[in-house]
Amino acid sequence: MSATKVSDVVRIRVAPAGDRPYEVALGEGVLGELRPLAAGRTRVAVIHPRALRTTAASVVAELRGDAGVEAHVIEVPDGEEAKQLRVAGTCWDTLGRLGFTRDDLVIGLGGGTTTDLAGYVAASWLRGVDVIQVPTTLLGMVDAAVGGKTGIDIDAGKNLVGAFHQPLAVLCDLAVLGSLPAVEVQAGLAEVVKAGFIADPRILDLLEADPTGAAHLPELVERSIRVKAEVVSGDPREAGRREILNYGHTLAHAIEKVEKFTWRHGAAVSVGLVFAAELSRRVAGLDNATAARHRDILRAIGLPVEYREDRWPQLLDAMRVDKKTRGRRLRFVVLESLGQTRAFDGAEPDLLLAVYDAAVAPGGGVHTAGA
Ligand SMILES: NC(=O)c1ccc[n+]([C@@H]2O[C@H](COP(=O)([O-])OP(=O)(O)OC[C@H]3O[C@@H](n4cnc5c(N)ncnc54)[C@H](O)[C@@H]3O)[C@@H](O)[C@H]2O)c1
Ligand SMILES: O=C(O)C(=O)C[C@@H](O)[C@H](O)[C@H](O)COP(=O)(O)O
Ligand SMILES: [Zn+2]
Repeated sequence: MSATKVSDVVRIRVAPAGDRPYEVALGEGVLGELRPLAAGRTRVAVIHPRALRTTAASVVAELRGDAGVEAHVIEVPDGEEAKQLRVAGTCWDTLGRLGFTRDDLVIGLGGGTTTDLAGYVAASWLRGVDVIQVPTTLLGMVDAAVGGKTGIDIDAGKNLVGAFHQPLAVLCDLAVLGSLPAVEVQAGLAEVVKAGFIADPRILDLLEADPTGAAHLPELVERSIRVKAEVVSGDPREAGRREILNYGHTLAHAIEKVEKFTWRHGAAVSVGLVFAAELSRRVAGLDNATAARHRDILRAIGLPVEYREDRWPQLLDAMRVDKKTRGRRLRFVVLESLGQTRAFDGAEPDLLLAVYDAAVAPGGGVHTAGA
């Protein structure tokens, strides 16, 4: 892991109020920074999915090079299957067997599902041990690994059990994206598009110029991380402004639940963004062109922009347990104009159905494959 040359590393500071600040390091070869960061720990556990088995083995070999560091791998399933209670349970059992103490270190090496799980395992083990996040998907780098939201899914819904637990550091090594399938890059771009609409419209120009993201990838990643770092620093526990990062997610999480977590998060967010744009047009004065721009960019990237009409009752039910809901009032993040968001409170089911029919199920029951 130290063989790759480290060059042009961008360092973005996250300073969550009331918590210790940390850095997100972004560049080719930053995985090599793991060893100095882990030096001095007695035990390190690298939680990783099967797809990262080889990388995890080389990380562990490198860490073992330091006298006194006991480094171990904990392999978890690929994809959303990792975010299950039984998988967290297996991780806790392993930490118990290893005799993990409060000054030992967890490393989350993988996509957003792995970093969400590893973060939650670290947050809950002995009521909190350090975690370093090493995202290996685009989505993990631009969103999931930054900001300290950790958690798992349960049958009742997405991310319903979890904790805020900020990492010690985040290492985004662009070299690892070389093995990422195109469909996973597309999924990550959904969160990049979200960051563009809520805070940094330059992102949208870059994606319109090249919807694959390839031509401007380092800039897109950096801009998205800067959006997240700024928001999380001001409101780490989602007391208010952090909710903007949930733009498009109320419907997205409902789709994920209805699909029994077989859809990619980014694919569901894409449909959710189209829904949120139409809701914004109707209740927040968003202009027609900006609303239509959501669908155009997401479609150009190759992401789904429609979902089946016949699932509306289940979707509405699922949205009721969204974390933004207060009492019986469904709440959404809406866009007034590019980069200008607000909360929309007390949405009536009739309005939501009209928005859904107009924006997301335009073909009248036509099912579009998306996951
Ligand atoms: N905590 C947060 O703030 C936050 C933000 C956004 C999303 N999320 C969560 O992130 C999850 C989605 O993350 P994701 O899109 O990264 O999915 P993922 O973690 O499932 O990764 C996608 C797939 O790519 C594989 N993979 C990972 N890195 C690879 C690499 N370098 N090369 C080849 N294959 C690789 C994984 O094993 C998996 O099969 C969702 O559970 C979502 O809820 C959390
Ligand atoms: O970091 C945040 O805050 C977000 O909302 C980012 C989202 O992209 C992410 O999917 C998050 O996990 C959603 O959180 P939840 O609180 O709605 O479960
Ligand atoms: Zn998300």
